Amino acid sequence: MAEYNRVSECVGLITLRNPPVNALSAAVRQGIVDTVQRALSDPNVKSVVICGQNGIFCGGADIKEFGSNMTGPPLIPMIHAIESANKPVVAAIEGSALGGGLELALGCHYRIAHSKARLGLPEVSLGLLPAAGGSQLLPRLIGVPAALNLITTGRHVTAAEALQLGIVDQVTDHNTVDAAVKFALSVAGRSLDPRRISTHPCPQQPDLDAFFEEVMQKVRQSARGAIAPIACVQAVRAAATLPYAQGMERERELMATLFTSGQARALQYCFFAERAVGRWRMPSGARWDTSKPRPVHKAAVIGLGTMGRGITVALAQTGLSVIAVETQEKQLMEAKQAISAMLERGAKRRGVAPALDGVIYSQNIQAVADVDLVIEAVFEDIALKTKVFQQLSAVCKPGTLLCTNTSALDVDQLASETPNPELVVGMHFFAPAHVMKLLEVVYGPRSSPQAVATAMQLGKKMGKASVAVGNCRGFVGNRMLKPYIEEAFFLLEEGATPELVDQALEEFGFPMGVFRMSDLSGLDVGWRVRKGDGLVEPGTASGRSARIRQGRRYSPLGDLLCEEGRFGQKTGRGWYQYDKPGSRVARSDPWLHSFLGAYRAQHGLVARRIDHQEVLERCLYALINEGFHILDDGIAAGPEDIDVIYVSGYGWPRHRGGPMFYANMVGLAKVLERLEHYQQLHPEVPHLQPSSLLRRLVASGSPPIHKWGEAIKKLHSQL
Ligand SMILES: CCC/C=C/C(=O)SCCNC(=O)CCNC(=O)[C@H](O)C(C)(C)COP(=O)([O-])OP(=O)([O-])OC[C@H]1O[C@@H](n2cnc3c(N)ncnc32)[C@H](O)[C@@H]1OP(=O)([O-])[O-]
Repeated sequence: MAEYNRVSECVGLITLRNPPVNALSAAVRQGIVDTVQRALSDPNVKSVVICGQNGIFCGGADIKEFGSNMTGPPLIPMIHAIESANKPVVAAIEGSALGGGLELALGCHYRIAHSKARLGLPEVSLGLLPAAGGSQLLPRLIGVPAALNLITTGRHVTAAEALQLGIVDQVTDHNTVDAAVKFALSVAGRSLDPRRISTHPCPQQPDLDAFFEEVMQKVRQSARGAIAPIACVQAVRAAATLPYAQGMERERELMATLFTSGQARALQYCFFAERAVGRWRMPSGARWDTSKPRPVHKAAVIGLGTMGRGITVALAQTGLSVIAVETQEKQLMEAKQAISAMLERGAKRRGVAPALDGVIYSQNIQAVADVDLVIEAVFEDIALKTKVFQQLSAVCKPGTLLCTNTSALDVDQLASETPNPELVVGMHFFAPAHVMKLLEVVYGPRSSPQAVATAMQLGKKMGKASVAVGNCRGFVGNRMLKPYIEEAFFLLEEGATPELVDQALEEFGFPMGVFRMSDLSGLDVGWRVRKGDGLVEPGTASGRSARIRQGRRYSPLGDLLCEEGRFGQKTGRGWYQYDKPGSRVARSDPWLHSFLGAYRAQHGLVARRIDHQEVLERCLYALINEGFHILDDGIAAGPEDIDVIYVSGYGWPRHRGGPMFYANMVGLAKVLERLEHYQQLHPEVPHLQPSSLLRRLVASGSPPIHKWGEAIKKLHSQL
């Protein structure tokens, strides 16, 4: 709702009240309509100020209303009524003015912002466009190129940038409402015609057709199949070429297509899923709201390889003091240089001073004696990590949280090497750790809720999408990746090429297909793991039996490439060829195609035609099937956790919502049917055997994804 007061005798002050972000729900819209009417009809009121309670102007339309029958007054006539008012209306912007919130402010005649405020039109990230006039008003106000940048990326700008662009008229460091009231008094009685943005012509853009063609090409490329950015460009083009009323009509048509699209549903699901994972819970019943995190003022990182360096930067950027330990002197000096350079680059980008003094370097593990939390990032070797954990237990003050950045080792086994296993959790970062959004916080059966709460809070401070997951081989992300990669290898054996598989996955929306990704991260990484698992054998054997290991189908293709020294980009050869070692442009490699031919001949395999649909079904449904196993095992608390992991850490296209959301969209019965089909064809592949949870969900009528939690609980209680 909206509250109305008269202040300074002749200013009508309208305050939006809808915690936490004053979203424009039906009640708020009704409140604005009523209070604006009241202010305009009061002869004592000379001007009007609109603000939001609790230091936030408005977070935009109420996203929760989108899935329902929308009632209440519509936004557009409400904004038009404000713009055509005969008394000046000033928006007092504190906190955020986003989406419909900024469109409301654009309908006002003036905008005053607090210096810490953020403004933007982020609808594109929800699969929409700014369809309460934003796509038509912003280009008229700040010009086509700047408006396109904001609308197609959805980025939030600071008050300073908003002032520079001309979105706001004044920025204040003081009380924004007071400043806006003062401003409103000063402009009372002035002509409002020049302040009505909808009446402005759009600033001329030279060579309009060529300009939009180029923009559209760039946007299409970065959108990777998302439709909203394209519609945003089309809407801004309408602003640049049509009179306002016709532009509004075009905006409405484009929005109508987006509003009911699967992509909008997926993106809005991601918005809520990212918030839901913060409300973590453990199978023991421990939860986010009953577990208090310990304060962390000082942290340490052990091991300054690639991961340790990135983690040090991520910690230092949150303002923590960090002890960075590396026992090898040469490594330590190199790490210091690299970390300082990363901190400087990051600080320059954010326009702040680099936190160089926040990091103390040491060769001695004793230096971590008084820290609150340690993140161990030494080489992935259980004996080495065990030794480090034993040393840390002896050195650290009582109560220090011990975290391991392992990506594959058993967190519980490491915990058992310490006298206080309840203080041990995994913090699985993704490379580069200061850039990648995802953090898996891995709890073992003995990790305390307080330890999980502390790691989750630290993750949030570092700006990560932190997801609490149980302890198992590969945790959630890598465990699901394994069947996905194995299916890709099997497809090569059966007749596909790396190019075909990658193209299918990239057209689906992944930034890189599985083979280009493998070349980037290095084929030797998986080779080392498979060797450790006793799967790698000399490549001389032939026939079907040579492709069965430990009772299941196995493809040695990756091992054979490694034996040839083809480790990917770093050696200039992998699944593709590169101009030189370290170069990034993948080119098709005739050697690989003849190698695949010879391999098939050696093993009596006959290549067949494989289409994109089969690539997608086999790779993605195998990955999704593992996701159902993970839910059934209680390793992830819900489908949102899996989806956030995949969208923020594994390149799953956000506009497809994550693997579990995708399965829900495709239809659980269809996913089950295709898995059964492929399982019949490949009985020696256990990961194609449909998970019992998937079968049970289908048998119980395929409930929608937001009801899976209840269904899983019910299905478990029936066992
Ligand atoms: C014709 C239509 C044209 C217009 C279209 C639009 O405007 S589209 C909209 C365009 N606007 C946007 O895209 C802005 C979306 N919002 C944001 O970017 C951020 O929330 C923020 C920057 C406003 C505040 O960040 P922060 O870190 O301080 O807080 P937080 O993020 O943790 O959120 C706190 C709680 O508020 C909830 N909630 C938030 N916004 C909305 C909403 N609009 N609605 C409903 N709920 C919303 C959020 O779910 C969470 O609930 P929970 O989990 O506690 O139950």
